[in-house]
Amino acid sequence: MPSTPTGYGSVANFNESPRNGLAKIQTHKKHDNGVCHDDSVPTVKAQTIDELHSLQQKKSAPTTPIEGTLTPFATLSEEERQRQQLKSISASLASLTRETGPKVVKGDPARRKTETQRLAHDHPVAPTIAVSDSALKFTHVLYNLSPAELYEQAIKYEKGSFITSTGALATLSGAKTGRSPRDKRVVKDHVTENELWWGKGSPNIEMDEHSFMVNRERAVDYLNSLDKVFVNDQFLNWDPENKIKVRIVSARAYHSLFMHNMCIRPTPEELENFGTPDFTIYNAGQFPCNRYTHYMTSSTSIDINLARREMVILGTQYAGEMKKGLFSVMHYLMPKRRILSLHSGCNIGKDGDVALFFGLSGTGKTTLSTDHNRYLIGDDEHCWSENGVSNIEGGCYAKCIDLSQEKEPDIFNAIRFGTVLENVVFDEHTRQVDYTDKSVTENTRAAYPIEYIPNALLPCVGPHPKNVILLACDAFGVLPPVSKLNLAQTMYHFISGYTALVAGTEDGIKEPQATFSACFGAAFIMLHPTKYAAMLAEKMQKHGATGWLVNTGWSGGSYGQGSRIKLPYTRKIIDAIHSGSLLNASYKKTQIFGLEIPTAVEGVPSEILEPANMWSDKKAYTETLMKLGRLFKMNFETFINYKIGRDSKLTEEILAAALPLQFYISFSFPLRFHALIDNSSSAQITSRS
Ligand SMILES: Nc1ncnc2c1ncn2[C@@H]1O[C@H](COP(=O)(O)OP(=O)(O)O)[C@@H](O)[C@H]1O
Ligand SMILES: C=C(OP(=O)(O)O)C(=O)O
Ligand SMILES: [Ca+2]
Ligand SMILES: [Mn+2]
Repeated sequence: MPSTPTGYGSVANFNESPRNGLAKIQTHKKHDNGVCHDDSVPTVKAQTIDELHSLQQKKSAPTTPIEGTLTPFATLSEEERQRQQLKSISASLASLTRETGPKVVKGDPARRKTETQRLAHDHPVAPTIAVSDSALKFTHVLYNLSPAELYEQAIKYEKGSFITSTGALATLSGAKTGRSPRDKRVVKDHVTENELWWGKGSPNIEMDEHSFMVNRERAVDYLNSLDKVFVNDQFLNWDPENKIKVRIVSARAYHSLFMHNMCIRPTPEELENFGTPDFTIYNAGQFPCNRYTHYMTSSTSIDINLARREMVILGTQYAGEMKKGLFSVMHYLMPKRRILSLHSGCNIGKDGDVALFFGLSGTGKTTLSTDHNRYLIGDDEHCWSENGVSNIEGGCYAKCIDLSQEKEPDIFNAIRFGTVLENVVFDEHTRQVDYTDKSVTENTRAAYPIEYIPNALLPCVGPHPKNVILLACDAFGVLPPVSKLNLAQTMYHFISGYTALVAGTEDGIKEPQATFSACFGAAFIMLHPTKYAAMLAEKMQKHGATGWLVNTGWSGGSYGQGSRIKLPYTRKIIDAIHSGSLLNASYKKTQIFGLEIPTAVEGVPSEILEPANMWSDKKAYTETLMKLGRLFKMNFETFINYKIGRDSKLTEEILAAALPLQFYISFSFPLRFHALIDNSSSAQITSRS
């Protein structure tokens, strides 16, 4: 052993004495001065433990927005930037008790005690009778925290927050584990009264401006009553010309991290120039609404006010409300700019061919747009403008039930540090997640930034789509695994927006529930469905896109008898659509729906392509098919008197697309047919997203 250099003898001696009988490890690294390196390091330059802790964290680059966007960043001091930022946030949180907003202080109250005290001293407030106690308190603002900081906040202060074995943040969303479409309200004013879709089938349940303000004040007062609130300033839409600035004020680190992942994350420079948001969410989800407030029908209310560009959330902590609430707003703002907003996934091949995947929840948008052989543009919300497609979001929100590394490696591997994992069950010691466990909910979810998918395309934009794939999870088991659609059929199925899932997850076989949700997203559209349909038809026609109907649901019988079409087969079908090979396949037409089905698809057993083949009870098949046909027809009655676009020819063609079905049904069941027309409301059809 070479001689020990000066000063650190004890360390060297420790290294020299072999512990547990193991031979010591020799490292023969020589320094220039010829003195042997002994792995010892100088002691820290700190006099106290507090000083030591202060060395641990380096000050990060300033990330403060400027009021308005005119003042150049360089001319502002850091202090002035902070002041302006706090002023902007304070204005967002203004209420009756604090007309100019609360006294906001940046940072965690647990760590910035001295700062609060200093500020309190600098701005003494003389209490008067007009000032309530809440006007005197500080509200700390945790502004655009990083995932690491949000993890700490969640774990320290939010029950049910844990780090899983792969580093994700497991959270509980509380009593609500899914969206509450029946509690979503939109302010009806003299503008929205004429612009929006109201009434039967519409997701826009009305409320008046005053009731909105009551709920808004309730949310703002709740948020101000807290020691701290989280504020996220972020963007929506990757199209640089149509980017929307959003501010999310929330009470939970879970909500802040969720939106950090789901919205587009600004660069430090973009944040410095953020200015005033275009839209603000007040998420006071832990706090209920008040039953004495007009229009309230439950303790939950999600309220959108387009004139004020605000949304208020009361009585639900399900984070998806924020993402989908903003999506509704985009369904209003974008069509005004002649841009089509789409509830679809989107990816692009190596040759630049773009595909859209429409479908209701659980039909496969996220699963099928995440494709190892293609670049992911987005999994759920897009815009189609004159320039092509753009993702609205900066992240994905995948269903996790029964997730496995083998079947969906990209999604599985995205569940790591930074990802929010909602309502999953894990081993209390190893923190290994059991993705099959539905104890909390069947709707377990992972929210991760899009770049967690290895082949995500950044920025998330692409040229005009070549294929428009309509996904239906048909639990009746009668729709073909794939069919090619003409434009009129595409529009018919787009307006119908069909899927059928199984109602409950309890034991025993349940009837599949047919769901018709216009534009495959009736819960999020703001205008009449025919407005979006007309835009889609025009764009598909102009850019020569082909429509496809893909059943990701049952085959060989309805739920209970048949089985779900295997994901690898669906992937093969999708591959054949992307490659163009399916376009040139030979086709035959089906009964009732008049769908063109291919006779062969590479990698898929041919017999499954024709659903009738797979049913052992052919009579049951025909009956089920006709039943579904009737449900389609009944659902479409509402749209028969509407024209799609300026072109009445297309409208006639769309109706004709439904005609073979109509004739068949009226011929076979004349009495039933009339009965159905007379009584168009059926308990079997549910309206959901
Ligand atoms: N043949 C199939 N095609 C697509 N998804 C399937 C198929 N079989 C089972 N699945 C499962 O169905 C679910 C589809 O959900 P997801 O992709 O999240 O839908 P969406 O994004 O449209 O809400 C996933 O859990 C997926 O694993
Ligand atoms: C987040 C949602 O989207 P999807 O189920 O379509 O993935 C939702 O509908 O709440
Ligand atoms: Ca959805
Ligand atoms: Mn999805």
